[in-house]
Amino acid sequence: MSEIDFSNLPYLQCVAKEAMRLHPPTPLMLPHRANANVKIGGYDIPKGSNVHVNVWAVARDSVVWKDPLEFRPERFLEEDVDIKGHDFRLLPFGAGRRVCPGAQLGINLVTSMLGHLLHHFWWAPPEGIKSEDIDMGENPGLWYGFGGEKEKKEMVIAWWRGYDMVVWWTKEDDDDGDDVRERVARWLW
Ligand code: HEM
Repeated sequence: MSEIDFSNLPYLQCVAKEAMRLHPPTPLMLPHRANANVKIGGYDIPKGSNVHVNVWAVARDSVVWKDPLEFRPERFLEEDVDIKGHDFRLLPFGAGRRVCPGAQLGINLVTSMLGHLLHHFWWAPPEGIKSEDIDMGENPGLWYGFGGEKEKKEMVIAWWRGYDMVVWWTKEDDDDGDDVRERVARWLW
């Protein structure tokens, strides 16, 4: 299988998409710094704030996804949803000016690796273990490296509770990240 076969494997592409919807490698994206006072969704974001968008929570929001916690690749056969920053329901690669420039390569690599693994191996749980007993939960991803201990705690809470955005301030215009004053909260569920 090579890249030219992808167009004949629509379900495989949907599986890669669905995996990135439920398990985006950067669940809170990279931090973005507000360079002016702005208002987003009714919240005042002061200049200098660090903003993280919780794409993990947005992709599990039952307002915009039917049965959001179900792994159902078919949803992308029923509706063609852009994954490269144009549909704000699905943003594993971010959006806008700083969108991931390697998005297409990333998609191709995941699709290709998955296709080869499925094609060349027979997959089954270890003897005596049922597939539903395997813990498929994830640990915090790339964003976990940002900020101090306090931010990490705040962000873990925000991630799991489903805030759609995390905003934190630092005392000075630097990144030592010790002074969390507020986090923006909109409950998604
Ligand atoms: C499945 C694979 C990948 C995922 C999920 C991913 C995700 C992301 C995300 C979420 C961002 C931040 C976007 C934002 O801040 O709005 C980003 C940025 C970036 N990615 Fe990726 N990425 C992947 C693969 C790649 C690959 C293969 C490359 C290079 C070959 C790459 C290069 C970059 C670079 C250079 C940036 C920084 C862009 C900027 O700040 O202007 N990524 N990526």
